[in-house]
Amino acid sequence: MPDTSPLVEMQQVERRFGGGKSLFGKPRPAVHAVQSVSLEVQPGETLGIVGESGCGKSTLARMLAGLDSPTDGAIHFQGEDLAEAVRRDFKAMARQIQYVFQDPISSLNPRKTIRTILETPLIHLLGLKRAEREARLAELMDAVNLRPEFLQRYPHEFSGGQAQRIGIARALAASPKLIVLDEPVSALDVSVQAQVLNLLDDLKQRFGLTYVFISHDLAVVESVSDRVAVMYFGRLAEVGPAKRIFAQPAHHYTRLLLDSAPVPGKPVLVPESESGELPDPFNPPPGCAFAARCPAADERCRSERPPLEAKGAEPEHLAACFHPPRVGERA
Ligand SMILES: Nc1ncnc2c1ncn2[C@@H]1O[C@H](COP(=O)(O)OP(=O)(O)OP(=O)(O)O)[C@@H](O)[C@H]1O
Repeated sequence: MPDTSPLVEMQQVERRFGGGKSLFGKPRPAVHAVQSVSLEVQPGETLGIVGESGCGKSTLARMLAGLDSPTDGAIHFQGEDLAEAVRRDFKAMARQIQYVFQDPISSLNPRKTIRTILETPLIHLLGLKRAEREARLAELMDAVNLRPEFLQRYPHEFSGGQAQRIGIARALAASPKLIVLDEPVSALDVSVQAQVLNLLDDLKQRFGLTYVFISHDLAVVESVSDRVAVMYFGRLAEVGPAKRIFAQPAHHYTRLLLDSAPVPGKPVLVPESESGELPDPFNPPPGCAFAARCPAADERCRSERPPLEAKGAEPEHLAACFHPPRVGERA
């Protein structure tokens, strides 16, 4: 029977920053960057995580890649506690999970050649000998469509798109299972974005990869994702199959994102009642965090937090909303 267990399982994951007491014993406020996130990543899928700036996407991404740990809850990778596995053997985990950063040029060390940048994981994570490294370097450059002579150059000699290909090659170097892509095309021109997205898709098929793809750009998330998680103010507002979420959002925040996303020929229009500010992260509201911006909010939404649960006929489509938008309500 095929193994259907998730590659990653997040259970009630929380990440707070700050808190505790100051030197003088005064309580310090805490930011709840990620709260009560339970989510799975299935092998071979692309899970898109979308939301506005500050909603906790990067914090979640860093925890998924083992670069940061939850303050509460747990993340399991292939059934094993990720934070513990990283503590025990960081290199073993880095062979399985890799991270691609948003800003391609500044994520590469300016004083190192591309050869050195790509050789580092081959030496430190895989322990490859010189001849094996040469072969692997050639494979990696070929996989990301870069000429082998580029290995002698420095990061500043590349365009943003080429630099991101190098960032992707570095992530691929140790043949990981999961790649966490944190806004991988946001810093690139639109014409270059499509090339990098096509390359990512090609690599995913060729090497049987699993992606977690973080973005604030809905069009990009729609084009790459099998499933989508929509985050608002550190929590999941909605999770489900990408096609379903984009055709029939079950949370008013997702609907707002879809309606205000720039679509060719459609002006960006965010209704005034919905364009309010994010809540205060030091003092989160007791009910739904989106209530102050939501056209459907009532007293219950302001005082009680809606649970993330199945809405409608699709059991995998979950939303945290007491009054989900009706079918066709998307403008
Ligand atoms: N190291 C930190 N110390 C204190 N607060 C932090 C830290 N990292 C993130 N935060 C706070 O946690 C919240 C979530 O931030 P995060 O960067 O994860 O959001 P994001 O959705 O990725 O935003 P962006 O797209 O702007 O990066 C924000 O309020 C942010 O200020």
